[in-house]
Amino acid sequence: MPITEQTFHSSSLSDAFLILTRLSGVDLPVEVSNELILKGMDTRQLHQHCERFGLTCQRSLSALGKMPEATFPCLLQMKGKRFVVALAARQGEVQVLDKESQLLWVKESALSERFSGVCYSIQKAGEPDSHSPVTASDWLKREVAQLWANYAQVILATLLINCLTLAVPVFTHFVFDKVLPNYATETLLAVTIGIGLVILADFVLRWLRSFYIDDACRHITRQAELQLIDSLLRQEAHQINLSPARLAQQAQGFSRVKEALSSSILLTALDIPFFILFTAVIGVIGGPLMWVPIAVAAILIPASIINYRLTRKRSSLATKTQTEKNACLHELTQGLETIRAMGAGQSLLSRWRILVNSSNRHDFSHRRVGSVLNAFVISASQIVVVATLVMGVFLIQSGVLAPGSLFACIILGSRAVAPLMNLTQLLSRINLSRQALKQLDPIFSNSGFANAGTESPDATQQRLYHLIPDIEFQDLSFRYPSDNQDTLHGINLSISAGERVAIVGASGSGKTTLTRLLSGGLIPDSGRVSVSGHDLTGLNLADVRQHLSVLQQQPFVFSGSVRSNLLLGNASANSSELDRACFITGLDQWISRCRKGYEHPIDEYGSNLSGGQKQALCLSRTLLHGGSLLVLDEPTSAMDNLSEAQFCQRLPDFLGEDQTLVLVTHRASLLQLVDRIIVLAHGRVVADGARDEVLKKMQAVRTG
Ligand SMILES: Nc1ncnc2c1ncn2[C@@H]1O[C@H](COP(=O)(O)OP(=O)(O)OP(=O)(O)O)[C@@H](O)[C@H]1O
Repeated sequence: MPITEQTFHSSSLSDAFLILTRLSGVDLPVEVSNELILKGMDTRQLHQHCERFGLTCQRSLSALGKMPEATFPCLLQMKGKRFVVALAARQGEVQVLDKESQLLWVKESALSERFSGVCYSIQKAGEPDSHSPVTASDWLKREVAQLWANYAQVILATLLINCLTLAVPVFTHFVFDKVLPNYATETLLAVTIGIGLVILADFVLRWLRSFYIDDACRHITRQAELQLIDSLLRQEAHQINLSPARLAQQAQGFSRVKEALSSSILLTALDIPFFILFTAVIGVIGGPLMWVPIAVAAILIPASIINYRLTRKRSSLATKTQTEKNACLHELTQGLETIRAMGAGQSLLSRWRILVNSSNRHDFSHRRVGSVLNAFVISASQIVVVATLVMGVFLIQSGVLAPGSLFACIILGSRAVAPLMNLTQLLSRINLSRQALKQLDPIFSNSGFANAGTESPDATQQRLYHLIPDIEFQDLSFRYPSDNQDTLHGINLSISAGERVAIVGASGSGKTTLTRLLSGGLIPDSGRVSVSGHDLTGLNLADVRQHLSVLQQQPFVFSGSVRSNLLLGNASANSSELDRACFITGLDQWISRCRKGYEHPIDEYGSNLSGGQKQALCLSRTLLHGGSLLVLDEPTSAMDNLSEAQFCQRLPDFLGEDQTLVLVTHRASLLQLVDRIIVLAHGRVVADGARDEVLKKMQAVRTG
């Protein structure tokens, strides 16, 4: 039967979106569903709605058969602006819905005839749950628990491998004591085939065991790396208290955890209990020879524990100094030009030297403690062989032991103490992993798990689907944790929807801080910030940011292309919207000179752009985001006079009637864009009124 529209169901974007959200278990408010059904939506609104409801929306271009598993569930855009909800794919088939919303597998070839090649992958954005862990170790325990099947197989394989290990000493014992005295070559052939099969089984089990461990480790590492970034993205600026260098160090910490979970270490840990098995077998075969491995273990185990305790504190100091070194290195690479220009190379070098000396001191003192034990550990296996041999000779002389049994006991003794020899290493790796996990706790505990003040939707946070861009600051005070006095005191201001307001004042008067409080990046110590009549602290910030476009004072450009930077806040902007935003800021003139236009490549931190270009790019990006509340912090500080004049001329046409503009500036020329000026001094509002009146007052203060 040919697959037609009757078998798989295509619908408008809004209908497909509603179906997909229902299937994903996202409850949309009735009024939103009704509005979507009545008004429909375009792909740009799709991104906005997804963000609102805690979903991620990723647009991609791909042939049907080449979509990775992670793409599903998704909306497939068909020709003629129809959409199909696709839930999964398997060999040559895609799972879609029919008209009755029943699941159905259809051939890719049937869909691909009408598939436009564009697909929107829609997924829940790492939703927090009430059982979520609040520390990195809790998180790790949960992940490991989820992989219990892998670890159960590893334990079973370890049990079998250790039992099979007994076969070689038994074989040795048999050959020496039974085959050799009688020259029984036929028997030798039979037992050799038997031991060959045992060795083969041992090989397969070991290989399977490594496979299961590596598989679990790969899963945990992947989750850990995703979790790290997800946790960071969920945090508000006021919650992040990390320097980039420290963060990089902590991210590296995951590699220690990975190491601890990887084959060598885990297998050592699993092999330790089999010391008892091997020693017991020695007891059966060689009687008193079992005391040799027991004596070695009686020295090795306490010594390893003492070494672990001694090195624990030292290694934490070593990690701390390493973090400081990384921070210094990061600053040095970022500020290399300034260091050269200031001729400050020598002073930086001496700072670096102090750090290197201190790091070496901690590092080597912690190694020195372990080196004595490591030397003993290496001697331990030799001690076992020599002591067993010497004792064995006496036992053979007294007729209680056969030579074959002695050889078997030597092999078993070495095997019994082998995992104990790695005990020091195991404990030190566990220690490093614990430290790494502890360092990650601030990220995990403040992340979306805890949820307060985060970007992801939370039942306690009020959703805001429509925002009237009016703002109110009531008795607002704020102090940075590192400061000893308030940056802002008793601010009372209200800005109505559609107002154009400038905030001016001397450097350090608190203008930027006020805008950061407005965007939810900082939380007031007292008083409140209200947007659209709601206290900002009770609102879901992701909702607020749908309507809030903020240009930061320090423009930040990401590596990629001009287009990828512009689309950062509005992934579905079309080319005329791009052109318009770039025209307002004057970026269009530079883009027209670039051979690749919007695809012009951008290096890390935008290092291949001029200061003015970076600013214009960030400004265009902010305008393109399209919020009804526009906050621009020094939007033209790096622009030339002509570009600034053009921007002032073009911006009013761009702004909607109800769009509120809050402009932070030192430039008098920008004040033509506003009707009202608020003057801050030392964190207080000292003047607030119509532009011309405030300017007159300021002039009078200056001249008078
Ligand atoms: N992250 C921070 N931690 C501690 N103090 C800070 C921080 N950011 C700013 N400050 C302090 O807060 C005060 C106000 O800074 P803010 O950036 O708001 O001033 P501003 O009026 O925007 O200055 P400018 O016009 O120079 O940009 C300053 O004294 C500054 O030193």
